[in-house]
Amino acid sequence: MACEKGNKIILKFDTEDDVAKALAKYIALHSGRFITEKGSFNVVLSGGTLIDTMRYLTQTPYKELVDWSKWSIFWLDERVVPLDHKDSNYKLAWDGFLSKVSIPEGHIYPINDKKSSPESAAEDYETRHRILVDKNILPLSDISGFPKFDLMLVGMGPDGHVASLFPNRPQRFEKERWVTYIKDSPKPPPPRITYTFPLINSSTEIAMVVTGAELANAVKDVLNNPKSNLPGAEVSAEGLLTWFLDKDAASKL
Ligand SMILES: O=C(O)[C@H](O)[C@@H](O)[C@H](O)[C@H](O)COP(=O)(O)O
Repeated sequence: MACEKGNKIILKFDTEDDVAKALAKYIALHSGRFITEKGSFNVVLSGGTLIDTMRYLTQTPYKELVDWSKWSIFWLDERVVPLDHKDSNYKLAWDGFLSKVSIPEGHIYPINDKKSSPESAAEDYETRHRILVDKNILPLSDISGFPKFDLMLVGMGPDGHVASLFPNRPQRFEKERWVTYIKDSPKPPPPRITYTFPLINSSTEIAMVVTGAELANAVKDVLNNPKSNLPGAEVSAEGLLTWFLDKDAASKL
């Protein structure tokens, strides 16, 4: 079932497995669309359950149909730990997705794990994005002047956080930086870097992928309360924001 609101569409499915199947189809369709239009597909991944929900992409028919050679991968947020640490979003994505498809190694942009402080890791990640803009690998949005990704895949926590932009933390109000940091994330581990809202909201397409009954209250507040103060309510896309919900997450709508 779908309902449209402005440049937002809300898709509700019976089960998490139905969400996973629809998500794979949606990502593959956008991959084809962007590669036809511009010759490349810049994708931003989150941590959490998202990577598992992307599982059908690594299977037939998508594994064979998608032109992985044109993909580039970035991270919406990352924990400041070594890339082979169990808490690393890069490791999560590598184990569950990237190791199973053939995206060129040079198109995968994890954080620099030699930077041991969140400040220096965020500064380094932003600088590397500025270099990609200078090389015309990443375009800038004509509207915001921030880098414009083709597709961001975003999860949400039960407290309404997205990326590592939490309620009651100042990072959600950042207006200038592309990448910022947090030393005291309420969701462990505490040191993280994260894209900021002006960067997130410059994306052409955003998929909010939210499943499970523990998300029902946050989903209700973000989607049904026009005065919601949760970070999830601040997400918008320059093109279309598509919500993928299972029955449990949508149960209070
Ligand atoms: O590094 C992280 O912790 C994530 O990027 C984070 O923002 C995640 O997307 C949400 O917490 C949703 O997580 P779940 O999908 O596990 O609910």
